Amino acid sequence: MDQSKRYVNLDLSEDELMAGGAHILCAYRMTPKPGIGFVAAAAHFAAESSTGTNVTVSTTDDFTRSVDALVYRADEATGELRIAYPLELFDRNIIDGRMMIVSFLTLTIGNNQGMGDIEAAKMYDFWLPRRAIELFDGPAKGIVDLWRTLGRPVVDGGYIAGTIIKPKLGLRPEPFAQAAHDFWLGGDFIKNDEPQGNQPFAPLKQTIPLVYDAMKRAMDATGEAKLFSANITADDHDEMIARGEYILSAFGPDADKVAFLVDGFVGGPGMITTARRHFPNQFLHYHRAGHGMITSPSSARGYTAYVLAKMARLQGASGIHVGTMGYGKMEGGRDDRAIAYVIERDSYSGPAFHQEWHGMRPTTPIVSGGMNALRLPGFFANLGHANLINTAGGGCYGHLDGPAAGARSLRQAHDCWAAGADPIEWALEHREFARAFESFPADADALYPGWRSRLL
Ligand SMILES: O=C(COP(=O)(O)O)[C@H](O)[C@H](O)COP(=O)(O)O
Ligand SMILES: [Mg+2]
Repeated sequence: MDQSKRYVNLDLSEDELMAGGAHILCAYRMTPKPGIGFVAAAAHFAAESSTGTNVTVSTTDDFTRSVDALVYRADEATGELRIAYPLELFDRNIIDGRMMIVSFLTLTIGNNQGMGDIEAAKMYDFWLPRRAIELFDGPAKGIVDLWRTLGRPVVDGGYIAGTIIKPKLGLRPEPFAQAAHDFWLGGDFIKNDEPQGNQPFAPLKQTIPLVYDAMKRAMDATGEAKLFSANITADDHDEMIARGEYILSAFGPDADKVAFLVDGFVGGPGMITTARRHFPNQFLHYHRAGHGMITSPSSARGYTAYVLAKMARLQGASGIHVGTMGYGKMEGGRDDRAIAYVIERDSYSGPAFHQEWHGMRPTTPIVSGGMNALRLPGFFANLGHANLINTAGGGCYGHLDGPAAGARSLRQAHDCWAAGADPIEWALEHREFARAFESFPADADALYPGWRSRLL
C-alpha cells in the first residue's frame, strides 16, 4: 500500500521545521528491498515509526494524522531519508514529565529496522529542538569534577592518564588490587574492564576494599588524588543500586573519587538512567562494548557511533568511549573526531544537522582501545586537544617496566605532543617513553622507522 500521500511532504522546509521547534529530525541512509519504490518505502518507514502500519485502520482520526511522522527529504540516488517526528509522539515520564531515550529508539529505530520492504536503514544523525534538550537529564558530572579532584585547573585541565585492569578477566582480588596499586604509582585513573564485576573468583565485596586500600597507599606514596571507575552493570536495577551503594560505602571518605561504569549499549538505556538518577554525584562512565554490531561501517542498519554519543549525552553520560580515530585497535578513522566534538561542545555541525546543546553539560571523550604512548602523539595531533580521559590497558600492563612506567610513558607522550617535539628526540630525554618503543616494537617500526638506531 503506497502511503506516500499521507506520510511524505517533500515541500517541507528543514529550516522551518527547526525554527518551529516542534519536531525531532532524523537523517538515515535507506535502501528499499528490490522492486520497492524508494518514496513508497520511505512512507511506510515513517508510518511504522509513528502513527501507521501496513494497512489503513478504521480508528485513525484527524488528531492521529496531525502527529504523523513526515518524510521531508527522500533521495533514491543517495539513499538519503530525512523524517520529521512531532515531539508529541515521544513518551514522557509520569514521575517528572521528562523524555526518555528508549522512546526515541522505539520510534526512530524500531520496527523500521526489520520491515519486509526495507533492505537496510541506518541513522547517521539526528537533531533536537531546544524543548527536547530541556526534557533530557543530561550529564550531572563531567571532566571538570575529575580535574578538580586531581588538583588540576578546572578549565583545560588536560589529559587524564588512565588504564584498564588487565587481563580482562582472571585476576583474583589480591592480584587485582596489586595491579591497581602499581598503575596508580604513575597514573591518574583506573577503570574496571567492561566484564569485570562480581565473578566467583573475584567477589566484589573482597576486591573493592582491597582496591580502596591500594588507592590510599598510592595516594600516600604519590601525594596525588587517584580515580577508580567501578563497573556497576547488572540486569537488575536493584543489583546495580546495591553494587553502587556498596562501593561508595567501601570508599567512605574517598567515595568522590569513584566513577561508575555502565555497559550502556548491551545494557540498554535504562541502565544508564538508573545510574544517572540514583548516583548523580558520581561521574557516569558509559562503556559502549557491543556497539560495533550496528555502528560499524560494515553495518547498513541501526545507527552510527556519532548518534550513540549524542544519545549518551542526552541521557547524562559524564563520559563515553569515542574510539581511537584510526590510531588504536578498534575500527575507526580520523574523522571520528566528530564524535568527540559533538559531545564536548555546546554547538556543533555534524554530518546532517547543526546541533545547539543550550548549555547541557558536556560529555567527556574517553579514548581507549589498543592505545599506548607511541600512538598518542598522532592521536592528539588529529583531535587537536587532550581534554579527555585515555585508558590504555595493554599500553600500560604491556610496558616492559610495569604499569607505573606505562602510565608515565603515556604522560610523556602527551607532553611530547604538547611541546610539538619529535617523538624520537623526546624519547632520548624521557626514559619510560623510550622504553615504550621497546615494549611495542611493531608499533614503533610502523610509526617511527629508524627508531632502533637512535634509541637502542
Ligand atoms: O578494554 C578496552 C581497551 O583495552 P586495551 O587498552 O588493552 O586495548 C576497551 O574495552 C576498548 O577500548 C573498548 O573499545 P572502545 O573504547 O572503542 O569502545
Ligand atoms: Mg575493555
